[in-house]
Amino acid sequence: MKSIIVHPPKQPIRTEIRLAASKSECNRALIINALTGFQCALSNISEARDSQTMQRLLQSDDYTADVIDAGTTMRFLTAYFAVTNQKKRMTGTPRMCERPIGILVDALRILGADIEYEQNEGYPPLKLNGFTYSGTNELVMRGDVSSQYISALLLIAPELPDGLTIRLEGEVGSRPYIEMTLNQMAHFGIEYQADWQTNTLTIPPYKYQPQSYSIESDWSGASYWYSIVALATDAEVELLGLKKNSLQGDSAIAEIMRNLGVESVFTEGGVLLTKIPGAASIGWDFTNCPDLAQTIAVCCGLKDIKLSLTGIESLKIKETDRVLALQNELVKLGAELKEIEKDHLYEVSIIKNASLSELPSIHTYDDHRMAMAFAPAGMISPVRIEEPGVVVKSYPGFWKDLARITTLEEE
Ligand SMILES: O=C(O)C1=C[C@@H](OP(=O)(O)O)[C@@H](O)[C@H](O)C1
Ligand SMILES: C=C(OP(=O)(O)O)C(=O)O
Repeated sequence: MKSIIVHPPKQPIRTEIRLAASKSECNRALIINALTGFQCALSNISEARDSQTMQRLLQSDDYTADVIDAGTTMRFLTAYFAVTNQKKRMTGTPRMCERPIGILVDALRILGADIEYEQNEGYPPLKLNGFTYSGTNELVMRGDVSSQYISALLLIAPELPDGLTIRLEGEVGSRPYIEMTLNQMAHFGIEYQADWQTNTLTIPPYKYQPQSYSIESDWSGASYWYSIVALATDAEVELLGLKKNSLQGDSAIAEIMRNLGVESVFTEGGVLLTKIPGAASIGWDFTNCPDLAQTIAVCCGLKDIKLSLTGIESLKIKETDRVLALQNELVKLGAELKEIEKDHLYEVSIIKNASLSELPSIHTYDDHRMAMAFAPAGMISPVRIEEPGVVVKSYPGFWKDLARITTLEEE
């Protein structure tokens, strides 16, 4: 399928959506399960391609592990294969080979991993040639590039003979993802220490205890439904499978969306979204929830809510340069994302007297979140989303779920 046109709904939206499981929680649980010798009973395993790829590669004896475009799969498996002394070649899509991994490789080398870069220093493809413990159990590393390097090391830390203490330098980004890692490790018996005053994390040597674990639905995926409710004229949606006390930092969507006109009420099965009046402008720091930035930028642009964004530097090294992608595509909807202070403060606002196409066509840059963040624009007027298949990375059932509330035209 080349593209999908999302048409505005003809009726008020009243629906229940059983959200897909979180790929982030799932990929952590899959690594821990592997470290117990596959003895845990995991339920609600994510259908996201990132998690399916993780599962397949953990079971495979092939030398080459191709993670496709899955960041966590690349980073977590690199640490897992290195420390469990498995000789592997790690690779992925051309974009994956442009996403930095040097900070993680440097840390693993200090611990005793023999790792070679096949092409460019600091980037996949990598060759993992084995592991001889160096005797070091303390690391100092940057915490301001990607939390995935830190989660990758934490997950394997109990396997090291002396455990591991990591001190993070710089402003720690995506901290809720690090806390998600630690919380999941605690579920399997690890008694960690996290001192967020000094950004020091300590993991004792320990054998993960096999346990059952049920993966929560995905709050990042929920954000697109919040945006749908914010933009539709009449909508009430219950999202099933979400918890109030979630491990996922993207549950911040409930708080952000109150400003954009969506109220969240927790129910027995999940959360009920209803419409309320929104604010005229908001400011948000996305350091802790970078994956929500695209959803909020598009929604504010369409609702004429002036948005100030900080903490979006890491968007440049994700599935695509998401800052650039947003800049290119928001103009098609009559809004713009401007850099106000270099690499720090950005603003989304509407372009006055913009001449718009009747059917804007949104390019998705091999990025699932570009497709899903722009699809809610169809609640107002038709929008074409190019390469809609990109959603498989995190939310394969997205279009099927969307078809329950409105007309989708495949091209
Ligand atoms: O650990 C995780 O599951 C993730 C961490 C975040 O990445 P960064 O730490 O690189 O921001 C997030 O953007 C990604 O989608 C998933
Ligand atoms: C950044 C993302 O994923 P990853 O880094 O795991 O590829 C994402 O899902 O938005």
